[in-house]
Amino acid sequence: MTDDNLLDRALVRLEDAASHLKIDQDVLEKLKYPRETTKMRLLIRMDDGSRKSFLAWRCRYDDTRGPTKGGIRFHPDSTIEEVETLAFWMTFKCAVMNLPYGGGKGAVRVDPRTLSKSELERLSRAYIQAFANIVGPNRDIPAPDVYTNAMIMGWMADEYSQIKGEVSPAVITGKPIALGGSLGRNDATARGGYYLVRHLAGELGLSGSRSVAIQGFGNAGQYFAQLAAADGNKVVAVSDSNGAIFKADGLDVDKLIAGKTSGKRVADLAGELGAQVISADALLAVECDVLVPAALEDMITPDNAGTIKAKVILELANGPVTPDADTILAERGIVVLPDILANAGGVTVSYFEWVQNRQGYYWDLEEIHARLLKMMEREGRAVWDISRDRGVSMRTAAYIHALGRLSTAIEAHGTQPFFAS
Ligand SMILES: NC(=O)C1=CN([C@@H]2O[C@H](COP(=O)(O)OP(=O)(O)OC[C@H]3O[C@@H](n4cnc5c(N)ncnc54)[C@H](O)[C@@H]3O)[C@@H](O)[C@H]2O)C=CC1
Ligand SMILES: O=C(O)CCC(=O)C(=O)O
Repeated sequence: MTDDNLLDRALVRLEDAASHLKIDQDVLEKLKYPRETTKMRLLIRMDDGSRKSFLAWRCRYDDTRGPTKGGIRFHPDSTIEEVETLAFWMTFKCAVMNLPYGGGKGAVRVDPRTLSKSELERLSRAYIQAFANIVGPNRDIPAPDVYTNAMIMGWMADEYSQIKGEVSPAVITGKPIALGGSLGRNDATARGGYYLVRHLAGELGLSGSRSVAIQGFGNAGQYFAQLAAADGNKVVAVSDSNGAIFKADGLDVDKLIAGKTSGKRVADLAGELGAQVISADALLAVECDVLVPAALEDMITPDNAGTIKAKVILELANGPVTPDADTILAERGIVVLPDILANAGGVTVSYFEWVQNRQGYYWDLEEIHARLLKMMEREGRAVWDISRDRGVSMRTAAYIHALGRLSTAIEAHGTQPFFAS
């Protein structure tokens, strides 16, 4: 995930999509570079009285279609390249789903697992103090990502409201329900991906009950396991950053989640679940119908793409498959449901949260699920149709779909566009 060429490699997908459309060069020129990336140093007081500083960024990649939107990641390996690439993907993800947003992303280079709860709160509040003039309900709206969660979003929204002197819940999504969060945001990333696979199951050759392997067992991975198991599918393998386990006749997902919630690692649970500990590479190569990368970027590369046995890869993570690996998978007939569509359930329910915060009226869970289902099926079907009609991969089709919308919006702004300064 520290590869300096991550954004260059992401841009390969833009160029590929552009080659299928009549796109003005001005449009590509605008989308090739991030609009602004701000770097700050956050200095916080540690519990022992010392001070420690952490690098932090917020990138607003493109705001043509609306305020920039995207999560904040706390990770020890975060880099500016990663943040800008994630913000590029957000720009296309919001366009695929036709959300009225541009793309943004943020990060702090920190391992939050080494901080106490009060240190984590000070760091989260320091992030908003530093970026208070960058974020805003009509400007740039953060949300959770890797190693951040509703509690952190709650502290951040609270800090922003204190700075502005008014309650501003719409500045951040993925908040606790008590602070204006939306029902259904917790499992939205997984649920959106699940709705997509279920909707296209016939076309993907996935009939009846399916077997699933999941890389990464956090927000996206755990909820996906739960949804898949509840529908009668077998979760045969899962991993976290410390190891992987496998059980051919299916893992007990409830026990797995209870064990993880109690602080254990996936591999620690092998014994009580009757599972076998396997290597990270072996997880990718297990016999299954659907492989779900739900961890980090660049996990499926030319080194391991040839070993994958799944029929379908559902990218709940952002950027888990490199462009070279994509080529190998396509040659092997493995369909990749791309991140900018497959994991868009999270930002879609974030959009619902923002709408509810602004209207001051909150929907019930059935309403959230119905709206998410409709949008995943509508945009998933549109991408499928482009893929079939043009004979391109689902990834290229998703980029074509998004680029069409971005291009129309860029042109609609005219020659002297208003872009918030
Ligand atoms: N949380 C959200 O709403 C959304 C998340 N995503 C993406 O989904 C992915 C996962 O995010 P979350 O579930 O939110 O993060 P999380 O912090 O809740 O969980 C991350 C999981 O990945 C595991 N992990 C880290 N390195 C690993 C490795 N090398 N091998 C296997 N597992 C590893 C961690 O142990 C943890 O279980 C990221 O790519 C994120 O950008 C995408 C859309 C929305
Ligand atoms: O919920 C959001 O606004 C953004 C989630 C996110 O960071 C992502 O989709 O990668």
